[in-house]
Amino acid sequence: MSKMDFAYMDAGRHITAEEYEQAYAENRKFLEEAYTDSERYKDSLGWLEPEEWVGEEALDRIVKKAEQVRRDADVFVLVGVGGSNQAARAVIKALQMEDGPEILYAGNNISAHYVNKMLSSLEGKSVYINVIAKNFETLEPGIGFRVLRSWQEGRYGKEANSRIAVTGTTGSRLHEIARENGYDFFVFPDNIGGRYSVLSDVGLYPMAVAGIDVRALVQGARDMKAELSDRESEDNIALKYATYRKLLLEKGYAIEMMAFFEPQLHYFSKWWIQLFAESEGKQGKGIYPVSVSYSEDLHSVGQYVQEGQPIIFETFLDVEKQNASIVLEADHVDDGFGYLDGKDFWEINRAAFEATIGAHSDSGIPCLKLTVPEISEYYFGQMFYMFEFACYLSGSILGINPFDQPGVENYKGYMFSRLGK
Ligand SMILES: O=P(O)(O)OC[C@H]1O[C@H](O)[C@H](O)[C@@H](O)[C@@H]1O
Repeated sequence: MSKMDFAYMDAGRHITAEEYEQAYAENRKFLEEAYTDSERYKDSLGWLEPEEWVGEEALDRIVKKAEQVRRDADVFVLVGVGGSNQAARAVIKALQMEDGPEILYAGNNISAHYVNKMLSSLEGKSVYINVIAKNFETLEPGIGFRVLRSWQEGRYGKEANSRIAVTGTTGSRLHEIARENGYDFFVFPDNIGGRYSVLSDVGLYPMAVAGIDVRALVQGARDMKAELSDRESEDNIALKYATYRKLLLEKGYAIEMMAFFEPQLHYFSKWWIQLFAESEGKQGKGIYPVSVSYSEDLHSVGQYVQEGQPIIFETFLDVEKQNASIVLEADHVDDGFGYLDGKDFWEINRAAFEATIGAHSDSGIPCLKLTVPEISEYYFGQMFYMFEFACYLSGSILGINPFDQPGVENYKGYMFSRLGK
């Protein structure tokens, strides 16, 4: 049984125990269906069994290639957008390894200013790149790759080829380009959409280059899968989360705010936002996901959360293990903060966490709390799998397909025609 759990914090104010139990019991059928109905979304369920794309052989290849790049690179540029870069960026930014190459991001915007700055920061450094794209029509990574490829060729000539790795679907144009030029090729699974792709070459290769322990991450996901697929369990954490969310939506809480007190979780929350927004936001349905970095945002949107329209519920990420320490020493200046002398920032941040969740639930905001033992590879693996599975269940509960994104395709059509495609 995982040490992660969701708790509902406001003692039946919005959802009574009976209501929850009844909804949970009704939703159990979706759990059954999720692991048995392999036909319904057969082109999108490649992530459901992590072993399909990250068995030992795939992991060995990832780690081996990454070690080679780590030995020689000063900078590694991850070129990709959306589901193709969010998960790797979430973990890399959160765990920030001291050694190894600096990781930069490209192909996730079309800003000339950003691209210029990024290119000039490469001067004089040993540079490797990894472009990741599923359909290779998305404009940002497409043109980002072209610019970086030509920068590499200008700088290294023929040797550039050994500094470029491509992650695309087998048989795609990107695959051909890799073959024609002798780039390393990693597989973007055909049966996994970007936002569900972390447990494949897509998420794991860049993480491994950054020095992340990808085996521990995959183990976390495997253990979470074993737990969630136990259909006898009375307390399935993904179904619990999906059930609370749906009940809150029915009561008018259409916005879910992921709240965290460790800024290192910022990019993880962005991954989570993409997962739920693209999966659920269709047919006029779904919860709108946003995130806040507390305590900073308590001084801005905190006001709205407390007293604005009652349409927001909060999902707090509670990290149990202390990951750093800095003690506030007593000072010769009487600055009015003497009541904090000798306290650790960690302890003060904990107090802020408890106080916020207390204040918010007392003033009637529905609060969920996800407790995570620590911020580590293993628990990122657990969270990735748990949220993906919960999102899949939520799709069934809402009656929408959680694996397509027709709205995004629609805007792309407008953009392509404006640009003369
Ligand atoms: O990997 P790509 O095909 O370039 O896709 C990158 C991203 O772009 C799209 O616009 C989709 O809405 C996302 O779901 C996807 O992750």
